[in-house]
This record gives sequence, structure tokens and C-alpha cells, in this order.
Amino acid sequence: MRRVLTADRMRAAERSAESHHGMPSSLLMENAGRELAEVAHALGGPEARFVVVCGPGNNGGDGLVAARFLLARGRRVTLVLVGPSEKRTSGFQRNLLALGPSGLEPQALGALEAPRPGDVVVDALFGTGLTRAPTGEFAEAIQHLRRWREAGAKVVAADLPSGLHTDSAEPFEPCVEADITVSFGFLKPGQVLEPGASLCGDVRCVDIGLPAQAVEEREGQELLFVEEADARGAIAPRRSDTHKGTYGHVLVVAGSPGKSGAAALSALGALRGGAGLVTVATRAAVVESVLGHAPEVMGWPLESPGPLGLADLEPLLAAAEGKDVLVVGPGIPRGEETATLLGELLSRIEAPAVLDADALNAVSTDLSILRRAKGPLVLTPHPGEMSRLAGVSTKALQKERVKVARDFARTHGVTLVLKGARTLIAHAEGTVYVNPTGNPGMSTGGTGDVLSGVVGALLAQGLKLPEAAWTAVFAHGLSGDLMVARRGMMGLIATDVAKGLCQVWTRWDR
Ligand SMILES: NC(=O)C1=CN([C@@H]2O[C@H](COP(=O)(O)OP(=O)(O)OC[C@H]3O[C@@H](n4cnc5c(N)ncnc54)[C@H](O)[C@@H]3O)[C@@H](O)[C@H]2O)[C@@H](O)CC1
Ligand SMILES: [K+]
Repeated sequence: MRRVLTADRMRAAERSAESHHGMPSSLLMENAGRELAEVAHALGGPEARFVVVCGPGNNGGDGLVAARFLLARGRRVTLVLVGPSEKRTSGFQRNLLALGPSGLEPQALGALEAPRPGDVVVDALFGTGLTRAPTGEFAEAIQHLRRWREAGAKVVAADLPSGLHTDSAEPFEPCVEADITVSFGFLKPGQVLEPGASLCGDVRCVDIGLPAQAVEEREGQELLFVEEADARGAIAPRRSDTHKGTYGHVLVVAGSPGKSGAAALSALGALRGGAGLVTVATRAAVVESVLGHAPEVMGWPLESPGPLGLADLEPLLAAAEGKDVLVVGPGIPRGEETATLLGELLSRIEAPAVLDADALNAVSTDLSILRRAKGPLVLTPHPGEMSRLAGVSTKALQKERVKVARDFARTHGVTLVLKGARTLIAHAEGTVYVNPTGNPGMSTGGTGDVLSGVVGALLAQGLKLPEAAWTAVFAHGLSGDLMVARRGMMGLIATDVAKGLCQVWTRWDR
């Protein structure tokens, strides 16, 4: 897991490093600039020209250090300084002075011969200090960087592509687009959340000697970036003296006439997710068609007709007996009594439950269902469902995904999986996890049903929350990433994502 820090936490950490940990800012800048130069150096071929574009703040200071190291490596460097000299920070000035003996003269942007394909541009205009839209000569410099990249030069951003807001992950207009972003010390929200993540290119987080102890803990405010080793490590290898009972029994409450596929996909997700046994409770009329998709699934017919309602309570309680997890929602027939039924059901069952699709829409009419639930809950809304749950517009939601997810998880004591590009997993205690896997090929009907089954399967196998949720989300997205290589973004469908889980498990030797 990597910690993701906001701009003010980075500043506080830098201050504390200097005042309490014997790590002066000047040394941090030196380390940052050297790492930046390393990345740029590795990117440029022997003939490459390096154009280092610096703003007047400490981000520019990092650029100056990088220019010095590139020169020391015998590279051809062009330096561009943007912004009024009276805004220059002491770190900037010190490093400009240090460049003196090299004889490197800053060039004016307009007089510059444009970088060519194979050249490397270092963007050190703004980092975490950016607070408003760049204008004037800053905006002009950013436009130059954009054009140079379009013409084939590679752009390496110092800390953040200039123009990107550190915390909101929203770009101002204009904003640099980078091939590589070298993040100093810790990741920043703008690098891991969309749309910022797409502007950063490949994000390399480098150690600049900022002591971890210098970062103040903020309980319930942490943002963590999940890495493959975390997800792989959360799933224990199987011991040989085990049986299907060891891996749990998932009850999937899903499907209705015309939507038996949703139940089948959720059940497939649970099976491919490694559950020992999977039972689907669904309207009697569709049991056979659900089983037709997977002979491994057992059926539990719910005899009453129409939408799920109180008449289904006793049959569902009976179905839930002896089950380790419930997955409720994909393709269920929703009606007036569905929320009441869910409230009753969840208040009597101790096993964890995963709520998806129309179960979420039912719950959004009465959120007290969540607090009344006896067992732990995982909710897996897409943005539309989340906006109904939280009572905010999807537009407002997309601007504050982390905050909305965290607030909801805390207020209602649940684990919330907010789906979308860079799915978030918010735990009841306030920690939010960012998932890096998945791709737009997965924007196709049924992939969410598969995910609900995978979360259920990992819970059934004994993973705790929130690990079960972020591991399932990671594996599901990785499955999509591996399958896209075979199916293409356009051809990928939900059953592929269920099948692709096998590739994830073989890759992880699980
Ligand atoms: N926090 C840390 O631990 C470290 C930070 N370092 C560098 O320091 C950077 C932050 O430096 P600064 O705080 O000096 O800020 P920046 O260098 O990012 O920005 C410079 C200044 O520009 C001003 N500004 C903001 N928006 C503007 C706009 N649209 N037009 C014109 N001016 C604008 C602000 O007053 C800001 O202080 C980091 O991104 C990183 O590159 C590194 O040197 C190493 C250690
Ligand atoms: K930058």
C-alpha cells in the first residue's frame, strides 16, 4: 500500500522533516532533483536534448537540480525560466546559483528551437503549490509543452503535470500532459484519481529521504493506493488438507424473469472467485436458466411471484441458514416491499452481506436498513446508485468521490465500493483505498454482477473487511486488464471478466 498525501500534508511533512528529523528542505530538493534527472536521463537516447522548464517555486528548484545532474552526466541541456524573479523561493535561488559555474544560460521560450522526437522536456513549472489556473507566461509555457509532446518529445513532470490540482485531481486550463510523473516522497491524490491520473502518464514515486515519521497520522483521513503485492498477499495459498467447506458457501439472491443472466454472472464471479459452494436464490421460473450457465451452482427457488417482498422473508431466512455470505441485488425484481424485506432480512442475519444493483436502490429509500443490519455490509454502487444513496447529483459526486465515499461509509458503518475509473473502497473507519486496475473495456453490462460475486467469494473464504473488498476489486480489474489483451476493449464482456480471474489466480499462484 502506498500512502497518498494532500498538498498541505506534504508541506507539513517537509516542515517536520526539517525541524524534528534533521532532514533539511534543501537536501529533500537535492534528492528530488537527482531522482528527476535519473528518470529523464533514462528516457533520452544518446542524442537527446533536455529542455528543463522551471517555474519560480520549489518545483522549479527541483528542475534546476535536475538540470545540474543532467549536465554532470554530459547531457545537452536547455534551461527555460518562467515567471517573475521576485517570486523565486530560496531553494530556487540557491540552485540557480549552483548552476552558475556550468555557464548554462537560460533561454527565452519564444526563441527556443522546438524539441524534436526523442528529446526530453522536464516540466518543473508548478507542483503542489498550484492553487489557481495558470495564466500569462505560465499558460503560454504549458501550451508549448503540450505542443512539443504532440510533436513527439517526451515530457517528464516534476511531482505533478503543471496545471493539475494536487488534491482534487482536476486539471486547470491549460494543463501539461506527461509521459512520466516523478512523484516526490509520497503519492498525491491528483496522481491516483481521475482525471488527473490520465494526465500523469506513468507515475514513479521516488524516495527523497522524507522520513515516514515526519508525516502526521490522520485517523480516518488516510488515502491508500493498492498495489498488486497487497492484493496477492491478502489471499493465502491453499493448504492441501482442506475441502469445499473451508472456502465457504455463498448465497446469491439475484435474478428475475428477463434478468437471470445477472444472477448467473454474480454466481460465476463467486465460483471463479474461489467460493467452495454457491447457491442462487431466485424466482422459481428462472432457476433452471441460471443453472444452465453453470452446473456448479445450486438453485433455491423462491415460489412467490412478482417483486421481492415480505412473502420472501421466511424462504430467504431458510436459504441463508448455514451460508457464510449473502450477495443480494443483481437483477432482483424490486417493488414496494423490497426495502422492508431487505431491512428484515439483514437485521436477522449475522453473515456479511454484499449489496448491489437494485438492492442498493431499495436501500436508498430507507438508509436506516444499514445501521440495523446485524452483520457487516459491503455496498457496491456505480455512480448512479451512489448518487441516489448519498442524495447528491452525479456531477457533484464525481468532483468529490473520496469525500462522498468516506462520509457515507462512516455515517452508515459500512464498507463502500464506489465503482468507476479508479474504484474507491471506503471503510467504515474512514480509510479510503484507491484501486488502480481495470479499463474502459469493462464498461459493459454484467461486470458489476461479477464483482459482487467475487467480493462474496473472498468474504466466504475468510478474508476480513476491508481487505476482502479491495482485494476483490483489484483482482476483478486485473482480470479485465489481462482479458483486454485478448478480446480488445470493444470485445470484452462480463463472462470474460469472470473467466479472466483464472489468469489472475495463476499469475498469483493461488
Ligand atoms: N513538500 C516536500 O517535501 C518537498 C517539495 N518539493 C517541491 O516543492 C514543490 C512545491 O513547491 P512550492 O510550494 O514552492 O510551490 P510550486 O513550486 O508548486 O508553485 C510555486 C508558487 O506558485 C504560486 N502559484 C500557484 N498557482 C499559481 C498560478 N496559477 N500562477 C502563478 N503562480 C501560482 C504559489 O504561490 C506557489 O507557491 C513540490 O511540488 C515539489 O516539487 C521538493 O523540493 C522536495 C520536498
Ligand atoms: K511540474
